[in-house]
Amino acid sequence: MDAIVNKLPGKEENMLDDSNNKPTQAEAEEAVRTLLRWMGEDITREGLLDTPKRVVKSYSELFGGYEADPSDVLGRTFEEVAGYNDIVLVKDIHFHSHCEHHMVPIIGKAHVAYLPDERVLGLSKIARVVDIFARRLQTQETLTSQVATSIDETLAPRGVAVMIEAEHMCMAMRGVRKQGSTTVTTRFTGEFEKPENQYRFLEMLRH
Ligand SMILES: Nc1nc2c(ncn2[C@@H]2O[C@H](COP(=O)(O)OP(=O)(O)OP(=O)(O)O)[C@@H](O)[C@H]2O)c(=O)[nH]1
Ligand SMILES: [Zn+2]
Repeated sequence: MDAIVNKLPGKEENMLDDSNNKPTQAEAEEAVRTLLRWMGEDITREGLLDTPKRVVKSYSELFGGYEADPSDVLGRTFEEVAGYNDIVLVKDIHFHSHCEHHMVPIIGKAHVAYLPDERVLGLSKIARVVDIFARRLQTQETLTSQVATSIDETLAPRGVAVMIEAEHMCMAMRGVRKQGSTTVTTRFTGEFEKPENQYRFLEMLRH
């Protein structure tokens, strides 16, 4: 087979199927050189020689969420919680993402709660799920929904509540240039669709 073997940086064994048509590391670095030239830079100057390699390496980290599967993370649950069945809230989960329109950072925090149905999640797994989806190109609405849906579908709790507060650098650094504005999104499932549970969630966030 004459297919191009695409290798992910640092993951030599991880070959993707042809339909993904993932560019090679060399092609990605060349694309960075093209952008640098388009910006008016001299790509032969010393300070920029390793920049394409650094950018691609940095993108592998910033967009590492495409390679991660949230259900792997959420699969680890516990039952021994002495009958605890009230809200579990992890708040102020800081994240960095990038908007899919401009590929510019979205910086914010997520608050994630659920009402357990016998099983509970390791707390760090909630933050890991936020990170997996944040490390992809996003809209805030999609990120909010994806976090809620993945917990809902994998853990099958009585309900999930997600609130995200974030600043979009595409609104601060460019375009309309409004610094300091915060966008707030929420997604409620199951018993969190009831106003009294939404109220408790919001109250817990205030304290
Ligand atoms: N709903 C939503 N909009 C977003 C998000 N991130 C960025 N945007 C918006 O996406 C829109 C894209 O609008 P366009 O008119 O296609 O692009 P543009 O000319 O760059 O827009 P301006 O940012 O207004 O300069 C902008 O209004 C952005 O503020 C997000 O997470 N959710
Ligand atoms: Zn944007």
